[in-house]
Amino acid sequence: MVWSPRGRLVSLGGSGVLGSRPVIPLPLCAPWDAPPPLVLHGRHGTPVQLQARLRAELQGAQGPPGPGDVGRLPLLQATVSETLRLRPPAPLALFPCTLSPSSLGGLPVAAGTVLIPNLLAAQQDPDIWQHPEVFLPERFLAPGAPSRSLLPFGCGARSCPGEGLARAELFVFLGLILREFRLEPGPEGLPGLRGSPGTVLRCPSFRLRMVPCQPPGLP
Ligand code: HEM
Repeated sequence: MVWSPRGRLVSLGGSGVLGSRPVIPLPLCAPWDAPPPLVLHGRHGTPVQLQARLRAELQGAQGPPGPGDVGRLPLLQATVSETLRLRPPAPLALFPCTLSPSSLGGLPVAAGTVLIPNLLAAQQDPDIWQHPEVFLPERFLAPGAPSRSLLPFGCGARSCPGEGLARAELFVFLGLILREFRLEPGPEGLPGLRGSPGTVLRCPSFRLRMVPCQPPGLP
């Protein structure tokens, strides 16, 4: 897979070299060069309102969230998915290499070519995701949600074997935190979503204020 910034196949022309291997070049625009405008509010509610809705869902459930509670906590699960959609931690995945001559979108690909999938761009393709720049967990709750186009862990035979563990950790830890705390920006405010270039999209450090909220069942 090779994706343009809008999730389309880009030209295979203009070769590069990685070690001794030919490389299908990066999309013309690396994902961190053009961060989309992020909208966290509007008709879908502010982040504070989302936290309140998540807390209501969590506090309405019996006991703290566990890995098997995905079906009981759909908004929490949708929030994890939307986070992985808008900012996939590994936006360029790994760099798979073809073992034999192949083709991609009708174009020939020589054996030993490195392919670089741009997951971040694919997950913001406006032909698939409505208002892709908006953080909107509800999109995963709607009937016909394009969940199969969510690829933060890659796809196919070499997809991430740690997906189940990673998703369970995100679900449980986010749920445990939001069940008991309200998160507020620290004095310096929140960082942008630009991230640091690298194989992994890294967020700069920042401070949050964690305001305790009483979980149900505690005095
Ligand atoms: C949010 C957390 C994680 C993300 C976003 C992530 C993402 C990815 C991606 C995109 C790939 C490349 C898939 C492809 O080329 O199609 C990958 C591969 C891999 N991941 Fe993860 N991963 C995560 C957590 C983990 C964890 C927790 C483990 C191990 C416990 C793990 C182990 C691996 C391994 C071994 C591969 C290489 C698979 C192969 O080449 O066959 N990952 N991951």
